[in-house]
Order: sequence, then C-alpha cells, then structure tokens
Amino acid sequence: MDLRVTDLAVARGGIPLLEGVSFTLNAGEALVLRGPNGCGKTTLLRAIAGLQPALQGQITCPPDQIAYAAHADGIKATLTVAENLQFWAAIHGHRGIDAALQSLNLADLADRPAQTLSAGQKRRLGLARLLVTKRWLWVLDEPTVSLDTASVTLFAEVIRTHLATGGAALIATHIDLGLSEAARLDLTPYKAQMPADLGFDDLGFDGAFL
Ligand SMILES: Nc1ncnc2c1ncn2[C@@H]1O[C@H](COP(=O)(O)OP(=O)(O)OP(=O)(O)O)[C@@H](O)[C@H]1O
Repeated sequence: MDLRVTDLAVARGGIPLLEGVSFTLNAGEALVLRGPNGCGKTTLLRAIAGLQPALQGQITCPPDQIAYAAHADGIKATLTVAENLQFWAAIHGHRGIDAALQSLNLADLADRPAQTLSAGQKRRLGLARLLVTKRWLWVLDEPTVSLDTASVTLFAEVIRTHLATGGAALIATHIDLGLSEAARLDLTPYKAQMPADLGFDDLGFDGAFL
C-alpha cells in the first residue's frame, strides 16, 4: 500500500495556494510537511483526505484508507472517553478500545465525560481515535496542539508503532515531534503563481482598501 501524490494543485476560498506537489509515502514511512502559516498545509491535507477537490493532479490512496485528525478533535462532549472510542470503533466496524486507551494514557480517564477533560486530554482522546479506526494512513494536522512535552513524546511513540506495523503518517506540524526517521517536505517552493488578471502581487491585497 502506498500514497502517491502527483502534480497536485490546491486552492482555498477560490485562491490557488499550492501547485506541482508530488511525493510518495510507502508503508512504514512518515512525511512531515513544513511551511509558513497560511501556505496551504491544511488545505493540502484536506484534499488528500478527500474533504475537498484538488485543482489538478492525482492522489492514489482512497479516502477510506485514511484516518484524518484535523484541528478540531471531533469529540462528543456528553459521552465518556471510553464511549467516544467505542463509538468511533463501531463506525469503522471494529471493537476493542483498550490498546487505544493505554497508548494515549487515557485508561484512568475512561469513565470521564469528555466535556470535563482538559485541552490536552481532549487532544489525546482525539488522537486515540486514530488507533481504533485501524486505517493504514494517518493524516495529521498539527496533532500536538495542547500536548505537554511528555504527551508529545508519547504520541511520537504511537506514530512509531503505527509505522512499525505497516502504517504510514503524513503530518503537518510546526514543532519537532522527535521523529528523526520521518522525511520532510517544505511546501514553500510549491506556492501557486497567482493568475495575472486577479491583480494580486502576493496573497495579500494590492491596494483594495485605499
Ligand atoms: N474556509 C476558508 N475560506 C477561505 N479561505 C480560507 C479558509 N480556510 C483557510 N483559508 C485560507 O487559505 C490559506 C491556507 O490556509 P491553510 O489552513 O491551508 O494554511 P496552513 O499552511 O495550514 O496554515 P497554518 O500553518 O496557519 O495552520 C490561508 O490564507 C487561509 O487564510
């Protein structure tokens, strides 16, 4: 199994952001996407996860092979931690959440309503969801937001285990996860050229407020 992205171009809000992005991700590999705020990392991940169309290019991995962890945790506030994981496992046709609880250090919080968790605990729950989907490719958008140092290290180990068992991970992050084995792709050189007739000289404005 692999993800092959070929000559991908993406836009958001009608503005072209990235073009000519190509890479391959094989089983057992991680790729970290870098680039300044607003360059289009989230947009690229959304396109790969099948949440929005690409302007052009090919993506080989079907969305049903992908577990996408977005900025929002997608937690159901009134369910407990265990019930949230059971819900997600059932949606993906699986049972058993113990490994996910243990891996993200959530066992002691299993019976707590999710709405009572701290931000970092919620984030760990959102990331534990990845494990119960049993999907091959994890697409992770700033997965470590709200995590303390120990939890970042813990999550890096979770990713490592996923890779060691034939999974793959595509990660947009501004911080160093400590995954020295991961490849890196800086998206800065793939910034889309603005069509001349829009009158922009950058992603900013060209005097529209004057
Ligand atoms: N819903 C939206 N409608 C219109 N434009 C949007 C929308 N969401 C994001 N954008 C714009 O699209 C551009 C790319 O956003 P995106 O979130 O993909 O960047 P990013 O590289 O992930 O940024 P960051 O590092 O800040 O997370 C930005 O200029 C942003 O303002």
